[in-house]
Amino acid sequence: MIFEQLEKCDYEQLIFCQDKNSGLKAIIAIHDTTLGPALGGTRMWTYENEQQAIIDAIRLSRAMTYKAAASGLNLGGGKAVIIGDPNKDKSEELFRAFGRYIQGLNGRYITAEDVGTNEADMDLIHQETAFVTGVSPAFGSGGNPSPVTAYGVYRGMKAAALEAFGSDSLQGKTIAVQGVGNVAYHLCGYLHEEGANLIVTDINPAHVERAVEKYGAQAVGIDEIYSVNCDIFSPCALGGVINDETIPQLKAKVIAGSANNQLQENRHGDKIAELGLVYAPDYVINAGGLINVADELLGYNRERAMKKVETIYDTIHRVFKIAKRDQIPSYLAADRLAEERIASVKRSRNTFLLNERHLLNRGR
Ligand SMILES: NC(=O)c1ccc[n+]([C@@H]2O[C@H](COP(=O)([O-])OP(=O)(O)OC[C@H]3O[C@@H](n4cnc5c(N)ncnc54)[C@H](O)[C@@H]3O)[C@@H](O)[C@H]2O)c1
Ligand SMILES: CC(C)C[C@H](N)C(=O)O
Repeated sequence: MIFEQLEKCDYEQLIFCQDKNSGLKAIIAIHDTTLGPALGGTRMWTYENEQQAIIDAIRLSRAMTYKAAASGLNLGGGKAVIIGDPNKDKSEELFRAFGRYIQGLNGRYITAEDVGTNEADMDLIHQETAFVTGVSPAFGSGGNPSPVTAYGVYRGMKAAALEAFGSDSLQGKTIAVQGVGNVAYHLCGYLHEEGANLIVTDINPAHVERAVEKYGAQAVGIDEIYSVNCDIFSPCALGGVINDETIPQLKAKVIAGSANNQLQENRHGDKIAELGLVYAPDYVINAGGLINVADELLGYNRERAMKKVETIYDTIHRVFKIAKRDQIPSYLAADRLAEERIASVKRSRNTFLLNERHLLNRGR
């Protein structure tokens, strides 16, 4: 059953980590390491059952492969999930136990923040392994990547606006933001600064209040956000929100947000394309955080990272061009961009390279 699932999208490895003392139950999924080590965040979530956690880990890890490839990074795709309540179940023991499992993979997987984890958690993991990014700036890192992800989403949203409205200005545009957490709070800042009107929702009332007070956003109920009158719908909470129920409600012309795996199924990407909606593929527009933490591997330079994040505008534009050229929906165009890069790197490695583990090295 599990191998069947892994085979479907050619996953390399799935690792189950258990530590009775700390209560750690974690899954690390490594999808593809053709381009480099698998880098992806650790999500902590109250999954209904183990199967849900496995599905989340593998789907998210595959998205990281595509995210890195489409962004021009030399990284593979991986993701980890910890089964637990981020408000109740965190401890030093748990994150350190998890860090030791990551260390055991010897660099095949590098972690960072995701939903339910933060910089302090990464610092605890860092006590046990160097294969972690997004740790405190005191360790020479870029810190929490969320504000950088927000900047990338802002840039990608402008590229999508250009495609839909003929201008990339967001001034006067009405933008409905679903989930105003770490990424979207900063995104709202950029949008407010440019003169956009904001409509927001969140299951956490404090997060809604913050956006209303700081950016004059209008608050609506969690189910109302799909059907409000707006130009752009920005999903910034969890995945699967573009589905059979929500598509008929949407009044927006553009979908551009930070959430991973926004399409519940690929056919939903086909449907929104048929309806003429401009969709900025999730893993392209939300790559800012990955670009930022990837820069840490070179010795972190904020300016260099932000310059690279700016190019999300061009990548989104390129995706729309491929979609038009090949007459395909934008989500497939993004896949094509990523898959072509992975295939071309594979081809470029055809020639033999002597490495230390090769037979020819025996006896040296
Ligand atoms: N943080 C990053 O750098 C980064 C990078 C790439 C992608 N993402 C993705 O972007 C999304 C947001 O990430 P984040 O770091 O801001 O997470 P977060 O947990 O800080 O924010 C998510 C927000 O959504 C809210 N929410 C959850 N379910 C909701 C629902 N049904 N309706 C409305 N609101 C709901 C939460 O209360 C929270 O405020 C996630 O899907 C994440 O995987 C994040
Ligand atoms: C910063 C990244 C490594 C992780 C981030 N949560 C993402 O999905 O892209």
